[in-house]
Amino acid sequence: MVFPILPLYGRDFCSVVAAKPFLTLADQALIDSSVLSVDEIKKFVDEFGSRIKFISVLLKDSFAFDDEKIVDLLNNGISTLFIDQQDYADHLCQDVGIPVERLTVLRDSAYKNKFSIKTDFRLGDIIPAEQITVDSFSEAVISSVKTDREDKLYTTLVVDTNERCLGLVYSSAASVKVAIEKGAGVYYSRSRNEIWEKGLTSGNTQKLISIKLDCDGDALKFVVDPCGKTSDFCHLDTVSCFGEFNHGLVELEKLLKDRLNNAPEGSYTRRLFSDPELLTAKVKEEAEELTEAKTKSELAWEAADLFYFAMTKLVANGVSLADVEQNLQKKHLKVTRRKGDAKPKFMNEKKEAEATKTPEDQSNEQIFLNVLSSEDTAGVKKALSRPIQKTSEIMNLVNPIVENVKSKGDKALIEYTAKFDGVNLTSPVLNAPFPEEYFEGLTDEMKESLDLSIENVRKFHAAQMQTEVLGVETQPGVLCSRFPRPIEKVGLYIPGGTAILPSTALMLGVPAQVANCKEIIFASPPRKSDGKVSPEVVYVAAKVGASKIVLAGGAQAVAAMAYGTESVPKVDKILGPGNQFVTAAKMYVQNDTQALCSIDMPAGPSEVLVICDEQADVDFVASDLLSQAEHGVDSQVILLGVNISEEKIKQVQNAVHEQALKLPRVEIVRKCIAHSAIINCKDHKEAFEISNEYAPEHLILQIANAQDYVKLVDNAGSIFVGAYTPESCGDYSSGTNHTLPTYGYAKQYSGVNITTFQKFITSQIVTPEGLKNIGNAVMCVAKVEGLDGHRNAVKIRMNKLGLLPQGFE
Ligand SMILES: NC(=O)c1ccc[n+]([C@@H]2O[C@H](COP(=O)([O-])OP(=O)(O)OC[C@H]3O[C@@H](n4cnc5c(N)ncnc54)[C@H](O)[C@@H]3O)[C@@H](O)[C@H]2O)c1
Ligand SMILES: N[C@H](CO)Cc1c[nH]c[nH+]1
Ligand SMILES: [Zn+2]
Repeated sequence: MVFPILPLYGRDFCSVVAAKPFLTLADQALIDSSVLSVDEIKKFVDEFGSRIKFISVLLKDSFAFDDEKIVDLLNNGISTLFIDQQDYADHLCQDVGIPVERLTVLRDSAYKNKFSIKTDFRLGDIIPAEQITVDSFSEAVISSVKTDREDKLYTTLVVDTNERCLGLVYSSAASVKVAIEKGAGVYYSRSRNEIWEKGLTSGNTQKLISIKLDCDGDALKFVVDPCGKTSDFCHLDTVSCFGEFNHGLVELEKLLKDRLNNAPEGSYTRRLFSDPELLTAKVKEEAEELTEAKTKSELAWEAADLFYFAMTKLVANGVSLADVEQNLQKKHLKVTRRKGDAKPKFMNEKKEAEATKTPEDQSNEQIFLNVLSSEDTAGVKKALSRPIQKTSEIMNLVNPIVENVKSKGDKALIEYTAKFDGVNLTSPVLNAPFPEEYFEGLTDEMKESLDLSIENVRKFHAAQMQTEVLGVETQPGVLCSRFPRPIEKVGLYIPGGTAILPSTALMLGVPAQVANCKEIIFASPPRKSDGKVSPEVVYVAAKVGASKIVLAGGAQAVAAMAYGTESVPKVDKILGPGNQFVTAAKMYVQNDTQALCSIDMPAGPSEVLVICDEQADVDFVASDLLSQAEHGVDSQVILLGVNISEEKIKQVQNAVHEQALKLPRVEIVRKCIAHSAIINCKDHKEAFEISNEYAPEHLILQIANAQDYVKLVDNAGSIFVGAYTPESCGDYSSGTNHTLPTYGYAKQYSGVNITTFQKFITSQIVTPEGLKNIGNAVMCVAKVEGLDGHRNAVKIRMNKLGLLPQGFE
């Protein structure tokens, strides 16, 4: 409950408060905008903002101030606006952008307030300040608080101005009135059976700052400022009845205030107080160290140092923690925010530091994963959001490319290849049999490795072929069957922007060949150096019987295969991973009925999620994270620890750093790691819940008895089980397919498999016996749908078979 009286202040507010200081005990004020200007209202805030926390403005009509002035008030310490008309409140909320909780609107004879504590101010609760007396003020408190004690005393919690509990006492109706009258900590002593003014004999008096009522009005809270000889509240000479306060910023402030006057000559604190230059230098030094801290403990350590020196500077200059908090509160109340840019000086400092870094400095800079706990749900959500460009932005880039290739064919394809890949082609297509010169540089070892990988992928995918027709007799005489047929023409996209990927060529080409697709076309961006594609890709193309290699990448290659050009045949389905341009173009053509072309799935930037426990080998964990981090700057790698120690996290970080520095693609890794994370989870269950929600392309389990946990996986492209199953095996040679759904699409898509290259046809045979069994059902449902033609096709047959009763209509 808020205080039951809301004083309404007019023009002479200063003299009213001077005459009735008890008014500020309500800790709330309403200012009448019909008699005060914005500047006068701001003056009220300056004057009383440190004593009254909730200051509102009453706007009886919408013409009092324009929108700009309203925002100005809310930016300068006004908590809420009391408004009479709902449509004016709607305007301020919807058009001006004022948060709804900052508007207290009149409805059913009460102002409904949602700020701080939800409450209704009835019209009778709002009283002109000059009319309020100690009696009416006290009466309002007493009549709002209840007690079920026999002695009719009210439970009263006493706290200091920092809301720290000093003790529990009791008040009577009379003691409340005296407290209000004197503005002091006055209670009722049960042992002496009389009103008790705290500190009257000991000298430890208290200034009463405000009076609050709890949510259901059965307890009072006195906020007091100890102002006597000592700040002890308890009869045992301790600051509170629960002992001393001996930690926290408030205590640090107290200590520093004491040291300001009493620090011994030669002590460090004395030096700090008497040498402002040293103090300023220390504040700067600690601020910089805080910006450089990375781990939780380093951050806490550096922040504590900075607070210490910052507080010393405040105390040296007579600024209190309360002043800082009041300032914070004022900023918190602002409805328009500053842009938040740093001063150019600091930005330039950073740039200058970057510029003066030697290549050695840069390449040795710590590669560091952001670490967070699973309890930080907002942080986890942010960490798990993939670093992807907005679909609309990427679509704006891709749409014209696709449309141009669609309308201008080879000409556009050649132009885009020159623009994006820096290669000038005369023909965008290489036809099989591929010329010998395209195989140049291929070693025997490479051929053997590709052959081994091709064979394993072939074995695993051939085993997926449905060889028998699936047939089911659903009723006697009703035989339903289903069988696959290969998709006739497939276009396989082999990425080639940042790395050549012959492995992707075989992951797509082999199952296409196993599925017996009639025409297999490859598309891959040509190399800048010689305008060719790598011999390894050509080797795989030849092995899987590809008829053509389109020498183009990105959206233009996808468009060429979807619509066809003078030299590129139109295909029925486009498969394969690629960057965001490739994925966006695939999505585009799939939705264009003119293309009549399907796609496999949105397979974008590679990603991995590793789940590890305390026993996991940190070198293995780091190597798995890095193997996907090196794919591209838009890749993401996530480590979920199952309740792992800080020490383990540190070891993983070190291993990541050390291994990464040795990788040729370290700069790509660095950028990928910047949006990757380590999340420490409570237990296995939570780790798998997070993983299922993320739906990673690759899931690696480096936990004890990993195989037992596979049953907990609901969403993932492919799983790598146990310490000796690196994801690289699946990328190249084990047999599973590496073209997998990314972006979380593992929730609804499977990775490439044999059925990706097939469609399924169903077939049925219904005999006269079968017609007898299902004919009536068909006719009945067709009738309700009003489709008599359907009904008739059955009726005519059943009639000839003599299966219909006489006179059947
Ligand atoms: N999910 C999977 O199964 C899987 C498998 C292998 C690779 N991948 C991913 O495939 C991606 C390959 O990306 P890549 O960039 O190396 O090769 P890519 O072949 O997909 O893209 C290169 C092409 O992008 C086009 N392009 C580049 N910049 C452009 C721009 N500004 N505007 C328009 N087009 C532009 C160019 O035409 C270029 O040929 C990586 O992200 C990798 O992680 C995923
Ligand atoms: N990891 C990638 C799939 O996301 C595939 C790949 C190809 N080469 C190496 N890796
Ligand atoms: Zn990979």
